Amino acid sequence: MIQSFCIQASAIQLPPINSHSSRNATVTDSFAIDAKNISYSAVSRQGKVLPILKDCSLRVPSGQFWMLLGPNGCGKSTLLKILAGLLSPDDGFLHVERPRSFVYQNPDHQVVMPTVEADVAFGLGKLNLTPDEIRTRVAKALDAVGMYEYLKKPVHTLSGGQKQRVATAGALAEACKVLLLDELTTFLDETDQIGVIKAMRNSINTSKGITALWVTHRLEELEFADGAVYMEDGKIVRQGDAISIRKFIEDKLASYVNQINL
Ligand SMILES: Nc1ncnc2c1ncn2[C@@H]1O[C@H](COP(=O)(O)OP(=O)(O)OP(=O)(O)O)[C@@H](O)[C@H]1O
Repeated sequence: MIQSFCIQASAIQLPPINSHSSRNATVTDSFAIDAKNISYSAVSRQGKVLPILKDCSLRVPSGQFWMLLGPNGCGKSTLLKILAGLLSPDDGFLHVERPRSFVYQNPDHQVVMPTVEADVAFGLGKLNLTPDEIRTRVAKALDAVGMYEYLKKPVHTLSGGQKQRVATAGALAEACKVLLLDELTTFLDETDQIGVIKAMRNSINTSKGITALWVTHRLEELEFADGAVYMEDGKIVRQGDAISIRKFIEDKLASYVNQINL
């Protein structure tokens, strides 16, 4: 059953969102992630209030793979943690389909069991499944991320990218509807980066109704996305299909380079 949680129901009007259907996506009216006017502040050790997110609204259609981009420190991880329920916003309205899962940048923080099979099965303990059901789910999830042949392998023998895929398989095995993925490719070499992102794209394509939001700094990864959100200084500046967001960011970078070359 899809569950949702509302932090504060409100009748706030959403700003128009520049969202188009894309090559891999179907047009949909339903949003797995729907956030309106989210604000979040932290408090410094000196007791000063530090606004981090300012009036952020975004929508991600169900069944799509979206990316969240922006300069260092603009608030991407904070927003992702709010969508995952790891932080509570100060204000706004939030709907995220459940179950949802947050996958961390460093796979060593969440790949905890000695073998691949045991690790993917780890989160299933709470679901009251038979051993056969667990085996089937683990096999299907590992297959979706291209890691089935590693089923019996010790986790410590895997590369960083393979561990990321195992961590993602854990979320898929739990039948998560929404995956929130925080810079999974940051510490990976090029082969592992491509492997992880292709595995994610494949999981979205082959699953029914999984939605993913992927934080990244790499513009080239937009090639795999249906849509994207661009942030600056705690605000959402633009959102829409991946091609137009890539062009928007490239134009911004070009204009910046022109300015410093003057
Ligand atoms: N608990 C906190 N206390 C003080 N400042 C914080 C706290 N959490 C986040 N910040 C600040 O808020 C801003 C946004 O942080 P966040 O990690 O969300 O940015 P980001 O876009 O994910 O950055 P990066 O791309 O470098 O990972 C940063 O300036 C960060 O230092």
